Amino acid sequence: MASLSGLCSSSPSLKPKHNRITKLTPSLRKDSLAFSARSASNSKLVAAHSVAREISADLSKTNNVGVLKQAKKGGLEKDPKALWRRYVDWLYQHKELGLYLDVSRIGFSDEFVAEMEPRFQAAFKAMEELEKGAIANPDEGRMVGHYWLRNAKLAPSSFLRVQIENTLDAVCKFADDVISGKIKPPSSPEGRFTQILSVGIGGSALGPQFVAEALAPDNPPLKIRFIDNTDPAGIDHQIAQLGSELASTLVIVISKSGGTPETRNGLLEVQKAFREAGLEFAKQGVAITQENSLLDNTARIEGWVARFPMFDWVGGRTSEMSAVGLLPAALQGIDIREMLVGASMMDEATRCTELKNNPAALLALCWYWATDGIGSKDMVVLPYKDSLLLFSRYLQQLVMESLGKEFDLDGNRVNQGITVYGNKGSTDQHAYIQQLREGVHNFFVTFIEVLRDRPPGHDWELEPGVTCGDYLFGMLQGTRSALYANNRESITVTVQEVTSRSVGALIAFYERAVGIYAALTNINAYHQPGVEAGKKAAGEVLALQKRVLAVLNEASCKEPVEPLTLEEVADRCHAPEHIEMIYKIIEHMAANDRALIAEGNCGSPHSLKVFLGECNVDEMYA
Ligand SMILES: O=P(O)(O)OC[C@H]1O[C@](O)(CO)[C@@H](O)[C@@H]1O
Repeated sequence: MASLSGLCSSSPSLKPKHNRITKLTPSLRKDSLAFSARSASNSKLVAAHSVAREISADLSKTNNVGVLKQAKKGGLEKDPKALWRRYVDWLYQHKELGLYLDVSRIGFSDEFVAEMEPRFQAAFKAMEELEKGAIANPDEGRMVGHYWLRNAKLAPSSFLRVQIENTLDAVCKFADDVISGKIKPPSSPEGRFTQILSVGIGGSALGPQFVAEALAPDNPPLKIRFIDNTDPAGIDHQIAQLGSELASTLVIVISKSGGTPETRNGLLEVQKAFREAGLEFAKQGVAITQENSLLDNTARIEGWVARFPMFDWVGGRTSEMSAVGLLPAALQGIDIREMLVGASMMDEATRCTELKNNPAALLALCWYWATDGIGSKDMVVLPYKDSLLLFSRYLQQLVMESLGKEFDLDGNRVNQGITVYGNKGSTDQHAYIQQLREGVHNFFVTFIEVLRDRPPGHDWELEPGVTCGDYLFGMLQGTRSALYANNRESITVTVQEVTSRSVGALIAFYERAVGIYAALTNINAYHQPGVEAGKKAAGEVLALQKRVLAVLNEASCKEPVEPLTLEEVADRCHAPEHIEMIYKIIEHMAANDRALIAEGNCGSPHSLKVFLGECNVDEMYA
């Protein structure tokens, strides 16, 4: 552990918002020390979060927010010469990747950087332990190994290394065989697969969507479409768009757990479409999931075309470099090995333990400064390149599902997180940049700049000396300057071109920044307990719907039919406290021709009387 003696103690006059995340009860402190003592004797048993716990303990001795607030009072550097010096001094360049990071428009002070240094050293240590195979997701008892996917030699066992290598080989071979027509659909006139329909949600969709938008060639060997929701109209639309090409569609069903309801529903809907078209789904289905999941077993028993593994130690939101992202990408003709090279080069660069030479650490430093380490400002991500449109959407899950946590690793309530949104420049200039420039000051911006406007040989001057791309460049620079002039901070990430390599690098860059930031804030970035509450509540709504149907069915089977008021339905369901939900259930079913008749006015719930149009004596709803 680096010494903390130089750190500033908290000042009572600058009461930190941060206090709420720094309290460590004596018993927890004892636990954390015991844990790290154990870890010293056996590095394999070290959980990365023990290092983060140490940081948390450090945080209780100091108060960065106090320093931070005081420094912020000084405002941002406005003197052009000093600002240029700051720009040059802090500019990070990755020569081989052609990637730059400019943090000069974030106002952190040298003093703040010095204060943060020991914490960064602890965060680097935590990341090192994580990469060595520590249980970095303690709640779920899992290792966190997405970094091994792009450099299998780093995997903590030869078993895992072989698994990674074999999967990559299998993905490449399968993609080659599909593209060449060696693996083909049974009844397509084209004689080969022409379309991919990817069914998955969250981390099992966002990476493939981002990469397809960023990298798919104009005429890919297979075009991709996505079903990433349980919206029936959305699903119908995707299937309708495929039309007769359903016969040459490879359906890739992606779900780590293999039991996500939206994905299951998407699969059932697609299978129905196949049946109706007289097609055999199994001959066109591929599953990407954990071994022995429900999805895996279904695919195996039904004899789908192929199955690829998702590993326990890869989280959904960091799975783009696993089969989840690589298979769809390879099928679209995207160079996946180059994506892996880019990611691996970025991983290497972000292992550096010198803050100034580690771009992910610099990014985390900026986030910490800009958001006071508690998410007090939102991250607006603005790529000035259409093909990177979905980057902010991808980052939204990566950052918000990772950092948005109620409790820290020591069980303190912290309600951490950073809100992410954005689309693309300069389009957003004509939407919400007005508010960013002049309205509520609750954000910082990340500009993503792509230097190459067009492939060589295609450019032309639409006015003397000025190309279309010059306008895009001008808009980015102009917006950056205008925001800064009004004390709005920004980061700029620059890449030469949008290539497989640079996209792989960008993904790895943000993955590492999230990991480091999580360590700085003592957060478990690799679980998502909050999502469960919504899923559980949705399950309860559907269970209630079945009870409502059973009650209505019973009343509707009477002679004469007994229409029920909402209160009566709620009482008979033994759920008077859920009367509002029962009203919503009835409203939804009535709007969807579900043999349910609601007499009265939906706008006056007390006037409603409900019964089923058809009584079904055999039906068991409950
Ligand atoms: O891949 P799965 O298991 O279907 O999960 C999809 C997504 O759902 C979540 O678990 C949230 O519910 C995400 O973390 C995940 O990426």
